[in-house]
Amino acid sequence: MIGVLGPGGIGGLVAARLAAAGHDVTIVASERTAAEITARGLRFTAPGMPEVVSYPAARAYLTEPVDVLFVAVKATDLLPALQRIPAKTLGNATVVPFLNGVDHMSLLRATYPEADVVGATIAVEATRHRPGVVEQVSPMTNVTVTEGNDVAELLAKASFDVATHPEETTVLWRKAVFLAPFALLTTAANAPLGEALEKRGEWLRPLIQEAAAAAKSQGADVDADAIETRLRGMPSTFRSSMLKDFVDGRALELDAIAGPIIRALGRENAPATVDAVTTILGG
Ligand SMILES: NC(=O)C1=CN([C@@H]2O[C@H](COP(=O)(O)OP(=O)(O)OC[C@H]3O[C@@H](n4cnc5c(N)ncnc54)[C@H](OP(=O)(O)O)[C@@H]3O)[C@@H](O)[C@H]2O)C=CC1
Ligand SMILES: CC(C)(CO)C(=O)C(=O)O
Repeated sequence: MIGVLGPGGIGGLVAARLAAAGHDVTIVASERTAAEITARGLRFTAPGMPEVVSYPAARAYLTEPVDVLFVAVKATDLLPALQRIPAKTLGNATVVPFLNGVDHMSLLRATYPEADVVGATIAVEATRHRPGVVEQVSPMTNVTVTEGNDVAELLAKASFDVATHPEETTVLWRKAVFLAPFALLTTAANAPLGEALEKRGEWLRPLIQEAAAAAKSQGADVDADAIETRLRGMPSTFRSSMLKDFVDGRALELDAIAGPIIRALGRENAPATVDAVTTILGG
């Protein structure tokens, strides 16, 4: 039995793919979204594939144990969302958060002391158009999972592109060093990657250097130059989920994404990150 908390872009994709692979999936969502999915199913599209509609169970609270719980709410919603997952019901399940950032790990471990919380990241562009309607925009779904559990095998069998790494810190920070500069640059420029680089291209390198310095200070193994090359090679139309939230007036995961860098280095050693945050906040 698989649980998915937060059937948005990422949670909806995970639920749809695992349901298609034959798993018994229960979605935990707000009352409105759970009712919508119960009535009309979960509609999922991916590049080059026809729309698939699945009918996972959808509830406002987790009432039955699951083997694995995927957590895919925004960091800004994590605390209220966890109230839908009682620790007693979850027991010693495996918990796989796909949130960007690093700080959610300690909150999940404190909330679910018996559970096995596994560090993992997902690199895909996915969007929830409305409750129960989810689109995978980019073709690849690259997942990286910390070794020592069955999560990689579970996801690989559901056609995710899966890599593993022995250290959780490296798994989480490698994604953060790619994501934070991309999200901060595109949101501060209020533009997709190509236009953001034209407007504020000089920001990219210092943002990556600061994120990489923070990662290294936490013991992560990251290669800043390789990440810069990868980011510069992304399509000019590439938009971060933070930019989409900014444009749509939703809460931003600024603390989850920029916060760990500023806290690790101190404000004075993270000037580009602090400037980007200040610009985004309208300062
Ligand atoms: N989108 C992307 O391309 C990527 C996103 N990520 C990360 O994944 C995480 C999820 O992002 P994303 O999928 O884009 O987010 P979305 O906004 O698309 O989805 C979030 C989901 O969480 C639900 N939710 C919010 N509050 C609660 C609550 N209190 N109880 C239950 N459910 C709740 C929302 O429900 P409701 O339907 O009720 O609004 C929605 O279904 C973020 O940390 C993001 O940074 C990582 C890689 C790529
Ligand atoms: C960069 C991307 C799309 C990669 O998955 C992402 O994580 C985000 O924008 O939040």
